[in-house]
Amino acid sequence: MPVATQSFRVDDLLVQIYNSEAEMAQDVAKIAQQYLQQLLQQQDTVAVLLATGNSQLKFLDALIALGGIDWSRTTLFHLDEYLGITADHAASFRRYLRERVEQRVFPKEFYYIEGDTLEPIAECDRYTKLLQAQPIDLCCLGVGENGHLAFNDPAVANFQDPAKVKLVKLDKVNRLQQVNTGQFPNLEAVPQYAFTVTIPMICAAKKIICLAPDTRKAKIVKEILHGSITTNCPASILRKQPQATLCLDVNSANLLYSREQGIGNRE
Ligand SMILES: N[C@@H]1[C@@H](O)[C@H](O)[C@@H](COP(=O)(O)O)O[C@@H]1O
Repeated sequence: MPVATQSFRVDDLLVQIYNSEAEMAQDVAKIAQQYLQQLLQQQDTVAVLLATGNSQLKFLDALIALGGIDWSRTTLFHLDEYLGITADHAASFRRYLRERVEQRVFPKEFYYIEGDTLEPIAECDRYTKLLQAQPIDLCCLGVGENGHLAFNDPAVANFQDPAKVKLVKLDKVNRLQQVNTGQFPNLEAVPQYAFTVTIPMICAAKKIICLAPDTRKAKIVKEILHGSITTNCPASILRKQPQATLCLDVNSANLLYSREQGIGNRE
C-alpha cells in the first residue's frame, strides 16, 4: 500500500506528498474509505461534499473500486456548477458526477445544483437548506490555478461569508483554466457566472481532503503554503483547518523548500 513520502503540518494544515498522482489517489481513497466506514458504524448516514475536475478523477475511481462503503447510506452534494449549463452539457459538473459517481454507486441521495435554473437566487436558497440539513462529514476539494476553492476565486472569496451557497462571477484565470484543461473550446464558451458553495461552508466540514497534484499547481501550492493567509489565495484558508489534509504529488510540491531543509519550514 503506497503511503505519503512526506507528511508535515503548515500551521494547522496537514500536508502529504506522494511520489505520483496514482499513489496519492490510492492512499487517499483508502483514508476516505476507512473514515466513511468508521462513521457508518456510528451513524445511519454520512454526508459528503464532492469536488469535480481532473484532480479528482483517479481518487474517485480508486474510492469506488475499493468497495466496502455502503453508498445507500450516503447523501452526496457537490461544490459548484456553471450558471446556464444544462445537466447534459459536456462541461457540466452534474454530468461529471452523475456518470463518474452516482451511476456507479447509487447513493441514498445525490443533490445537484441546478445550473440551468431560471431562478438562481431561489436555487442558492434551496441548496443551502439541503446542505444545512445535516453536518457535512467529508468535503473533497481541488484547487484552482488561481488558488480558488470550488468557484471562490480571489475576487469573490470571503473567509467570513454569511452565505452558504452563492452566485459568483468567474475570473479570467479560472475561465482560461477551463479552456486549457479541455472543458470548453474557447474562452467565450466558458460561462461568466457560476454557483459555488462558500468558504465557511467548506470549512465547516468535519474532514477536508484537498487534492492538488500536477506541475500546473506547483506555483499556487507554494503560495498556499508559504504565502499569507488571504483571500488573494483562497485555498490558504486551509492552513487554519486542523481537519484538512492537502495532498500533493512530487510535481505540485516541486517549488516548495527543499527536502533537506524540511518542506514545512520557511527558513
Ligand atoms: N471549480 C472547479 C473546482 O471545484 C475544482 O476543484 C478546481 C480544480 O480543477 P482541477 O481538479 O481540474 O485541477 O477547478 C474547477 O474548475
